[in-house]
Amino acid sequence: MKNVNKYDRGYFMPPETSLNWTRKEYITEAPIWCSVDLRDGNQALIVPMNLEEKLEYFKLLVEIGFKEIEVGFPAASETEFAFLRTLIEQDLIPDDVTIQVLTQSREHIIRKTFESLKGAKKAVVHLYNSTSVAQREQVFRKSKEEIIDIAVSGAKLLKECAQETEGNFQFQYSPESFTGTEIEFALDICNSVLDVWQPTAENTVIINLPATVSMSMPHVYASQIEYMSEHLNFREHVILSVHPHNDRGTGVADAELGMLAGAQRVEGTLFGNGERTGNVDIVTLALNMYSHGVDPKLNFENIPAIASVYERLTKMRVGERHPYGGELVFTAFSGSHQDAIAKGMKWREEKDPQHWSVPYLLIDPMDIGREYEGDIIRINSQSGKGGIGYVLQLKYGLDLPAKMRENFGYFVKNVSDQQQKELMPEEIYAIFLKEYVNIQTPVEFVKYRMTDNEDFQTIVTIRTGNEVKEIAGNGNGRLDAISNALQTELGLDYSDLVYTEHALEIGSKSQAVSYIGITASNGSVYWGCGIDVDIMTSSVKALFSAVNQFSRNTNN
Ligand SMILES: CC(=O)SCCNC(=O)CCNC(=O)[C@H](O)C(C)(C)COP(=O)(O)OP(=O)(O)OC[C@H]1O[C@@H](n2cnc3c(N)ncnc32)[C@H](O)[C@@H]1OP(=O)(O)O
Ligand SMILES: CC(C)C(=O)C(=O)O
Repeated sequence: MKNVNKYDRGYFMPPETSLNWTRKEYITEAPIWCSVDLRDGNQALIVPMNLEEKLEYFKLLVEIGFKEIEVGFPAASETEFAFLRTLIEQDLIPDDVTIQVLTQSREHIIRKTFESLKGAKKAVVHLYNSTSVAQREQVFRKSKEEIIDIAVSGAKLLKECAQETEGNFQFQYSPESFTGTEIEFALDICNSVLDVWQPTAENTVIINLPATVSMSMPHVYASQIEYMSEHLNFREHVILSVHPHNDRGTGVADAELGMLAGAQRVEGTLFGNGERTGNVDIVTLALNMYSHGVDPKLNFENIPAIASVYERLTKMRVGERHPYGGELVFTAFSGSHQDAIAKGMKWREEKDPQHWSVPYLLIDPMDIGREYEGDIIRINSQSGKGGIGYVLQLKYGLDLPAKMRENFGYFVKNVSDQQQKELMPEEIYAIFLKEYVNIQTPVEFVKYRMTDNEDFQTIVTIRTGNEVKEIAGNGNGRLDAISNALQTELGLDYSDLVYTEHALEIGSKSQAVSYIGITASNGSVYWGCGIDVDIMTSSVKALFSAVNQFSRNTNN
């Protein structure tokens, strides 16, 4: 990269902190979640949501369980203003939900914001101004003192407007572009605002420290949060909040380490929609917590339904690899992963159904509305016998013997490889039926009967082409006798009859399924499967299937 010298690290490491966060292992309780989908998310859409869409999205957020929702920037547009008015006038805000509105620190915008809040029982009014070196120098062209003035005058006006407006208002301040701000200056400006607002136990204030643009590695952000947490005035009456963006792809890590470092509140969006690379994804944060056995206090039990509403309203897509929500995030195509998952699922069912430790799957997909069938194991040319057998078992109830799975695995792999495509369960089943089940050529099984004759216990009726005839055999059991009759008739030589069977529930009818493997004198193994309502008939059909496979192979 020839232009590397263009870039400096534009963040500021705090002088010293306790680094207590480095000794914490995981987040032990859910933070206060604040959804900013309808503000930061909405302002980043190609076409921001209309009134009806915002109302539907708001309903979704309430259903998920958000108790704080930033509903917009009411001074920004008619739609934003009308949305807030609709929420208030139509009494659509549940009592346990607090709405939040954003305002710049400019008089006419603050006044318009309070106008939009008339009649609201309670709300968080969120004031911001930008504080970074770049913004001070390039955008505002103001000194540090002048930037503090902007914040303080806004803070005073908020206090004044709140006194003039009926309702219960909590204040929030964000030093926008915090991550590019000298940490002592960020502290200074936040403390100046706090001095105006004088938070108390009854009137707490939210200080929100945004990674407006994420500039550093997450441990630097965590140290900045810890520094602020340890030095802010009125700390016990301040709710410390983080608002990470995802420019470096570390939004989730920033939020998680930020929480370890003292943040009690997180602002973010569903699936990480938001400016540029997005805001931090609250779905991922919450379910990461869930994967550690901590209740995130948000209901993501039906992620597919949430994703579908999200995609329709925002016109954004949840990518296939998006944690938890993506179409492929619980899917294994590769053989060894599939094998481990299939074994892990079986182990869990038999040994520890209460807990989840299935290899390769961080959480149980069923917990968030995903399905085992079609979600966990999908088949292509990278797949193996374990996964292919799992699909047959899960979808069609067929529990193939291990060696037969292996044999079938090669068939399926080859089909997928040659056709260069994923195979759906019905296609896999069709291959299984074609290759193994009730194979009737060259020799068709018609019926059998047992006799009292000492020389042959069994007489089998077979059809070859148009010819129907009876053949007789003896053996140490019925199946063995039929097998011997067939060997003689067809001039085949095989040994090692491997046999298993199980019941098969298909629809309301219960059938028996049998699997038989025979080993030819050259070591080749041929497999057959028989399905019939009668268990003995199913095993005879399985035998005919295997023998026919052998016979076809010998004659080719
Ligand atoms: C990081 C974030 O996401 S912050 C939220 C950003 N979201 C949005 O901007 C979406 C909604 N915004 C809007 O609709 C418009 O920007 C409005 C209605 C708020 C304001 O519109 P306008 O006044 O026409 O334009 P604009 O936002 O460009 O104003 C820029 C002026 O505001 C000043 N300004 C910008 N932010 C702030 C702030 N937080 N506090 C005080 N002044 C500010 C700028 O310095 C500039 O001043 P200048 O006129 O002296 O040059
Ligand atoms: C207004 C602030 C919190 C913001 O959206 C940001 O800095 O990203």
